[in-house]
Amino acid sequence: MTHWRLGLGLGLCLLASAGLWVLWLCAENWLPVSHVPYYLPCPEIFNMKLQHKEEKPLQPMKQFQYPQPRLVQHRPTELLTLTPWLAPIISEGTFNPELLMRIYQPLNLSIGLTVFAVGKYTQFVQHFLESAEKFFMHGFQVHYYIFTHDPAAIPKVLLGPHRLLDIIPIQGYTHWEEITIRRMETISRHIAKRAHQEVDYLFCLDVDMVFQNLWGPETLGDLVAAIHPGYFSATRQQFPYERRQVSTAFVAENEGDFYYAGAVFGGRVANVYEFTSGCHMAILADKANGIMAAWQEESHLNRRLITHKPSKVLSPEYIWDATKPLPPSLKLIRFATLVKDSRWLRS
Ligand SMILES: CC(=O)N[C@H]1[C@@H](OP(=O)(O)OP(=O)(O)OC[C@H]2O[C@@H](n3ccc(=O)[nH]c3=O)[C@H](O)[C@@H]2O)O[C@H](CO)[C@H](O)[C@@H]1O
Ligand SMILES: [Mn+2]
Repeated sequence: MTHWRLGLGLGLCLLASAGLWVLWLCAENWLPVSHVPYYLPCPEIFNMKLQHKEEKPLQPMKQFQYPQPRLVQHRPTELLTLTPWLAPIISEGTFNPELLMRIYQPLNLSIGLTVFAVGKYTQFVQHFLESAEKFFMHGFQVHYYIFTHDPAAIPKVLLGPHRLLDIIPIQGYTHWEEITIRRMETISRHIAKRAHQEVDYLFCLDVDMVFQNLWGPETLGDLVAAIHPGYFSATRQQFPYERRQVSTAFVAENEGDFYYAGAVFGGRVANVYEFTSGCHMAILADKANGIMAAWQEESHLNRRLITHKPSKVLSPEYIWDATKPLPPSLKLIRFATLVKDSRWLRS
């Protein structure tokens, strides 16, 4: 009797384990996961501190002749997307804005923006700020720095969350050339004094402008310059560089990549510091010789960008001239000049 029960028990056990085995085989085929053998990683790997070779910063480029890069090359609807030194040229369609947001937003970056409003140019501030609130760097911390001789003339504009504004009093000058050219000095001093601790990136823009479309993290880079809307199809010989050899902004006929606008530049705050200080030194040297470059700080900016290439170039979408019709190569305008009466404004 007991043998019979033992046999029955063993039989049931065998049946049950065979059933379980069949079930396991089926389940293994259904489950989408594969089984990697379990192993313990070696803890030394996580404790290793590598002594990398020190990073070597790029040196100013020495004189070297090469063909001029052309923004519009083969077809009038096609823009160059990479410079010959491999910096991306940003225009609509070259980037995915959602992807860039996913990459840059978690970094919690603070983006600075400098503008100058001296004399009658204070009248542009309201429109400039309202459009910046609508289009400039959504989803980031933004710190506006407005430099003016007359803080009381700066209108109050309602700012979104995580957006700050500082009005910084500066000396006003009677000559407009002096006002524009002094910007390099003022920005470099301002970065040294406080902006280097307050922002990660800094853009330096003209105030007589308006944002018309989104300007986002696609513009972030070490050193960023924008192609001037007036000269993107001109030859380098036609660029309005400073051509007098006595000036530190002198550019020879066979030099130059793009003609960049003085109204838009930026980058990592440390790079903008180096850039603006370098331009300021060159401006001081000219001043000592009694020279004002053809297009003031724009001439010095262009001179420096030949030897210190920008790491990112913005297409004229980022600095368009409101008086010009939109060419077939541009799909949209993000930032444009306002039509203005320069003679009256500067009087
Ligand atoms: C589109 C573009 O690339 N513009 C550049 C161009 O002419 P613009 O005609 O655009 O120069 P501008 O009169 O706008 O002056 C440049 C900026 O300096 C400030 N400002 C000027 C005069 C004044 O009385 N008060 C005042 O606040 C203001 O922020 C203005 O936006 O050449 C200038 C040369 O100096 C600058 O390089 C500009 O950036
Ligand atoms: Mn301007």
